[in-house]
Amino acid sequence: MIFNRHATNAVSGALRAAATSPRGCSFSTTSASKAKVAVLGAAGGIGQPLSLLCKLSPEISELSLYDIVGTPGVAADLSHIPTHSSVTGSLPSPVSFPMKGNIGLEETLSGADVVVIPAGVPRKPGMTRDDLFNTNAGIVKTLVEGCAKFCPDAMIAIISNPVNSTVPIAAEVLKKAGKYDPKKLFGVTTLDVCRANTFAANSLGLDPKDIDVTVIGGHAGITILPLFSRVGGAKFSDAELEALTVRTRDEVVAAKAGAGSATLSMAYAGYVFTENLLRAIRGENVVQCAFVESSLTDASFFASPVKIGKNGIEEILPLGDLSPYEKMWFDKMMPELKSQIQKGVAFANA
Ligand SMILES: NC(=O)C1=CN([C@@H]2O[C@H](COP(=O)(O)OP(=O)(O)OC[C@H]3O[C@@H](n4cnc5c(N)ncnc54)[C@H](O)[C@@H]3O)[C@@H](O)[C@H]2O)C=CC1
Ligand SMILES: O=C([O-])CC(=O)C(=O)O
Repeated sequence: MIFNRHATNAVSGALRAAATSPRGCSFSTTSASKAKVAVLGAAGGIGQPLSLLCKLSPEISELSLYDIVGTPGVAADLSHIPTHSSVTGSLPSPVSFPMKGNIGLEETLSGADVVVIPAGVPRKPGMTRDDLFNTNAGIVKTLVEGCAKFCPDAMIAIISNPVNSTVPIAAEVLKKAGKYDPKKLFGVTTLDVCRANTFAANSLGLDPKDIDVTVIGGHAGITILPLFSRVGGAKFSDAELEALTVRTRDEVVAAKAGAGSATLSMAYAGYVFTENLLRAIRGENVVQCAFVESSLTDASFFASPVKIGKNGIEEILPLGDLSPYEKMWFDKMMPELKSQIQKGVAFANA
């Protein structure tokens, strides 16, 4: 069974749990699963709300938070929420929550089923995602070295930008350590799908849950290519199509005017992605878009719908036909995407 295609429309477990909360302050834990999720960069703008959603999730029994600042406090705070999962917060220095000596990156990662990485700096207006490379490349490299050492079998979901380069960096780091499994490494592009669904639904006067837009390519500027031509029954004018496509690529950084980039919607998208990975690990077949090693095009990594099972990616689904408008953007995007991938590979091997 194909579960939950692209899967951003479904009410996720955490939100379902909240919606079905009994009176008082406890969420229902009847369907509680046993899984450990580690969030690296957990004290940040994305990390905190993402960790909150994870704490609410019936899919997660152990939540381990890591950052260079703040995680003992974030973990203490979350630990007061009466759901079934335990929470730990760790720093590189010897302070942690619970206060019994720093558990460090090793214990944060040991036994993790899924590692989600939103560590790194966000954009300010006028910057491209690629402008974050110099700072974030090294952060992702170090954290993925930790994954290779302490949780080589975990699924790794990378949020840190520029995703088009940080995912190839992660792949090279894992290869060097002899731990690379391309089926288990993902760049998170779910926010692009969330946006495309929301904007298309608004434009058509529909409920976003009834829309399911495939977004392909990568996660930066013109490499983000939503396939609005596949929205059943929709006839967008050329101007509408252009406006929807451009809006899906970039809006929040300018609106936040220097205070960072998307955090709350990204936490939602990151949580949906994580929950789908956990469902896949539990044995459900999940299809969702992700930026993964791929042979669909001549770029070595590409975002497209992938079918995920217990052991990671089972199938990268065929792209199908593109409309002339989409083909135009596809051709424009490919050199940029390939060069951003190559930049990541070169960095990791320098
Ligand atoms: N893939 C996507 O769709 C999206 C990606 N992003 C990216 O996510 C990243 C994080 O964004 P925000 O949470 O807004 O930034 P933020 O600055 O609020 O939080 C980042 C966190 O990472 C931590 N950090 C830095 N170095 C670290 C290290 N070596 N180990 C562990 N933690 C470390 C910081 O202390 C901070 O708490 C940015 O690169 C941003 O561009 C943002 C939105 C969407
Ligand atoms: O725009 C940014 O820099 C953050 C991001 O990747 C997004 O919101 O899609």
